[in-house]
Amino acid sequence: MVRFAWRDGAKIEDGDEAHRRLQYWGGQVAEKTNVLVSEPLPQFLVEYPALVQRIAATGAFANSKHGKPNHCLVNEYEPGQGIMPHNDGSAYFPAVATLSLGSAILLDIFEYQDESTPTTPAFSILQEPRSLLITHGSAYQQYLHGIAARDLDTAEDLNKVINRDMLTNPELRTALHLQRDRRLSMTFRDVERVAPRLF
Ligand SMILES: O=C(O)CCC(=O)C(=O)O
Ligand SMILES: [Fe+2]
Repeated sequence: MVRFAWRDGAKIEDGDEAHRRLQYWGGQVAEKTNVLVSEPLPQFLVEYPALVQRIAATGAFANSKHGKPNHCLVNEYEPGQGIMPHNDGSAYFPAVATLSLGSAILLDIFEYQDESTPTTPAFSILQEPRSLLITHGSAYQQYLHGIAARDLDTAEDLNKVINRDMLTNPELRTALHLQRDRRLSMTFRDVERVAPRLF
């Protein structure tokens, strides 16, 4: 059995005090050069249940350099933890496939503002457990995304959800509030520039 160490969540920006824990598989993206110092993906991502191939089969990465994700970042959110509004930067092909596990959570989508970090989402996506969210094209490039650092989403927060009709859990479809629990997200991306690990 292979064990993976949790790492402290990197700050996306000053003020992002979330201290999420994270793991990454497939290697580490060098901060300055955006090059992936690659490591083989673990078996369970490529053999069974072969998440990488199944995500590739959606077509989301058909035009990316490798035609499929070569990197997976896992974020852990305890109730009260979130991630500041951000974009995912230029290291990646502009598509991300996010598998949600554990608690349901709201991904808030923001329009860009000059300078300041936006606080009011344009809309939100309710990510239910075991769902796959694919963000690409203009949704990836022209908006910021974030998760509010709170342990309860109110009716007002839920009013901004645009995908209630798509949810499979009827309770979530009609929920008036959302009490958060621990959540894990697995975010799959294709890092276009790759260097093999030398040692
Ligand atoms: O946990 C999520 O759904 C979002 C994670 C995210 O935005 C990121 O890792 O860049
Ligand atoms: Fe992100």
